[in-house]
Amino acid sequence: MNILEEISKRETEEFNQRREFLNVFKKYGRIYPIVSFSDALKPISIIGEFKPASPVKGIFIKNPKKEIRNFIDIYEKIGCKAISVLTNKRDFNGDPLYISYIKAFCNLPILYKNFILLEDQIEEAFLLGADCVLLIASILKPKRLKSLYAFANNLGLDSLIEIHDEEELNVVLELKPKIIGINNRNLKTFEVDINNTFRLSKNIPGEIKIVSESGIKSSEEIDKLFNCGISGVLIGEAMVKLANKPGDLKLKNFLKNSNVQNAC
Ligand SMILES: O=P(O)(O)OC[C@@H](O)[C@@H](O)c1c[nH]c2ccccc12
Repeated sequence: MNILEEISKRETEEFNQRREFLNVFKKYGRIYPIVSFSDALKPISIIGEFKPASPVKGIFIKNPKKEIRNFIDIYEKIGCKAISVLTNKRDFNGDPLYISYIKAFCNLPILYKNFILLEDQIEEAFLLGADCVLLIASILKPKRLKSLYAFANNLGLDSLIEIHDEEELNVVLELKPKIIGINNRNLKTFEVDINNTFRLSKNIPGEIKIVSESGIKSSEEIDKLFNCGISGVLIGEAMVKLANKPGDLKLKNFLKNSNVQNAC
């Protein structure tokens, strides 16, 4: 089993342990109206990720529950157009409930970031107030990917379908999705290469919005990505680091120095 399969398996176990809460959530239904995630992706939008930890780099945010409000307020202030929330507990120190915390004070569309293998996980995302779910092509057989995509669509949720190579891209193109996420990080080896976005985006038809994910650290990189037709960039670690030091000059310059603002 590779790392990705191990994390996905653990997430399913974790989900099964909290499954009873799904019935409680179902009883109350979804409170918040859906905000379109795909509409927020206008060249070029920054998706700020609330990422308390990573399995490779360890802890980024010591007390995520206490700090979540502060972080999201800063993400909004520096111009993020959407929020991504890690909801996997064991490996990323996330929590599905962070989705509803954020929804209570922030109007930006929210992505439920997790290792989804089951329809019930999508239902949890929907009931907690998420507007989009992540579907990772490399952990799903093409048939499962198709049915989970249809399930999310039926609930009115957008899906960010994540790919890492040509083979996955060919499977995903058959679904004619609204949004494709190109992961610059190989989730099997954790190696990062931003050129993956340049390489794969060439074969994606113009009507599909592209999000470049992982390893993005500078305004120069953001500019380059936007110049090659990318609609959004998803930034985790670098965004957390910027928000951790609000006095840091870098924070102010991060979006200012890039052409992002002109493009919006
Ligand atoms: O922190 P980074 O390098 O900016 O990466 C963010 C995001 O792309 C990454 O967290 C991610 C991409 N795909 C995932 C799937 C599951 C968990 C996490 C991820």
